[in-house]
Amino acid sequence: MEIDKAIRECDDRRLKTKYNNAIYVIRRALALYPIQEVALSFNGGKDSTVLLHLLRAGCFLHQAEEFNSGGDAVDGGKTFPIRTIYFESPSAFPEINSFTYEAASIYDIQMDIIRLDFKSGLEALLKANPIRAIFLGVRIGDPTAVGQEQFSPSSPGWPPFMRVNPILDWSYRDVWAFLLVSKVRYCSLYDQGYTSIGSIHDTVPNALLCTRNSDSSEEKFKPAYLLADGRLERAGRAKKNSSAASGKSSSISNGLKMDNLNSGSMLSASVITVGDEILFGTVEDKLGSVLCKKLHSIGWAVSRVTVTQSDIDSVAEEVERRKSIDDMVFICGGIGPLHSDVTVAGVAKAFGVRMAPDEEFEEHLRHLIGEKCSGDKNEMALLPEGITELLHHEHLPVPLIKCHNVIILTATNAVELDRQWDCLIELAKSNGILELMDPFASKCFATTLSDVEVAQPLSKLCAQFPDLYIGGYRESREGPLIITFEGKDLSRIEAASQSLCQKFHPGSFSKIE
Ligand SMILES: Cc1cc2nc3c(=O)[nH]c(=O)nc-3n(C[C@H](O)[C@H](O)[C@H](O)COP(=O)(O)O)c2cc1C
Ligand SMILES: Nc1ncnc2c1ncn2[C@@H]1O[C@H](COP(=O)(O)OP(=O)(O)OP(=O)(O)O)[C@@H](O)[C@H]1O
Ligand SMILES: [Mg+2]
Repeated sequence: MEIDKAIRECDDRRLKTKYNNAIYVIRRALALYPIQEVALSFNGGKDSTVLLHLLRAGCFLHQAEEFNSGGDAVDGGKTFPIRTIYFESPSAFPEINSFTYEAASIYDIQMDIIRLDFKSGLEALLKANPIRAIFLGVRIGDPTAVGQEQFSPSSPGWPPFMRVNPILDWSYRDVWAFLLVSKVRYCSLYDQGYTSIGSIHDTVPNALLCTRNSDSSEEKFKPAYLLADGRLERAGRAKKNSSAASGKSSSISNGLKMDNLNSGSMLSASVITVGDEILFGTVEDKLGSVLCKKLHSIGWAVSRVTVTQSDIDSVAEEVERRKSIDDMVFICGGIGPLHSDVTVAGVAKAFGVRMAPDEEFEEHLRHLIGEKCSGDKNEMALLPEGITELLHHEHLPVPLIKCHNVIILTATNAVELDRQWDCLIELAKSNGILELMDPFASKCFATTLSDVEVAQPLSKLCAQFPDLYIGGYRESREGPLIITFEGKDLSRIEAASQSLCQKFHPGSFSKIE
């Protein structure tokens, strides 16, 4: 088998180790799942090209072993025995498309072309075929690799299958060492300066490979394998939906009330707490309500408080949604070195960036925990790459973490939250990381009138005063009904409350101080 031979005969020890590990993962998968229950997800990119050839070698070795132990005959590795899927998209580069088809023809690959989005395509695939495991060319530096291992079940909300990532631990350099040593074909775009390929809308050649002749203004690009620092392989990728990545998108609003209030000087925040123990009912979430009170005290509107499960995808999904709706997102719980401490990784996934060691943060952790914390080993020193701002304050043993408009609070109880909040407010005053708004004014009334009597006049009042929050609640079915008015303009609150009182007999409402 030419791939296996080329790697074994080369003198790159690191590549041999990576190769052997990847082949081990592939052979484990082939031992766990019958060959008709696995698939390869192939898209003509460099990582999936590496994976294709590793699988060709892995299948050959697997089948040879089966043959030696009395199994079916080996066909010499000519036909590729694994069902292969390609999600073809109109926004793929033509070079990627033609290379994918060319590879299918050269290596005799039975390729299913899927023209649906990933989720629906996989649902249809799994319905029609007994697929239980899918090989992917995901590597640790990819944003989508956050939280994945060599064998990772698909995320909640995705059709159920095992994701098998044999080259998860391969670096950019390893990928190119493999492609060059094994002398296989790869997509021509990589010889034109493309180092990682997405769609035609978000990918350009990597500027770090640009060369310009002194006598001409023509731009030329060196081939991808000459990129010196593999960490910059995605430098040719545009930032994914940049408004969302950098904070709230301007067109999305959180319902009518928030729209009206936002037209004035209102900023909205959401609060996310992370913890299975809260969802089991074992522990009560106090931080969420304390944060609501604190945000209200600085004039912010809280649009949502959620509790999510302790898994990366649940956190990522919630953060991704809220960061583009609200001006600021506060997240607490799930921070530390335990397996359930997934908050920071979830934030990284929500922004589509990888986790990378942060030297400055590591230094703080070392002070706090001592030498037990080494940058290599301690996952706590990994932070979302390129988007993390550390918020320092003399009263904080470790800085708070801010990723664009998401602030990660490490408090585990109300007292700690008080301390962190006070530091945050001081920082807000000195460097404006958080805007301090005019506080809310409010008025509260109690009445013994029934809900039915009050309902209609109250909803008319809401229409008349769209700039106010007018609410009603009871503490018990028998007790009084409480009506609340909240807003930024006291005179409007006065006007609204007077208007309500005038609609009923005098004395129907008593003010609560
Ligand atoms: C076969 C396959 C399986 C996938 N499984 C998952 C999954 O379980 N969870 C998930 O969040 N994304 C899954 N994805 C989506 C990828 O994580 C990622 O969004 C996709 O490769 C597109 O990357 P891009 O947005 O950089 O183009 C899957 C994609 C493919 C092709
Ligand atoms: N359109 C697609 N069809 C099938 N599989 C895909 C598709 N897009 C991504 N994948 C799977 O996800 C993996 C990771 O994609 P990614 O874009 O990071 O790598 P790549 O395309 O192989 O290489 P590059 O980083 O150079 O673009 C691929 O190797 C492949 O297994
Ligand atoms: Mg790609």
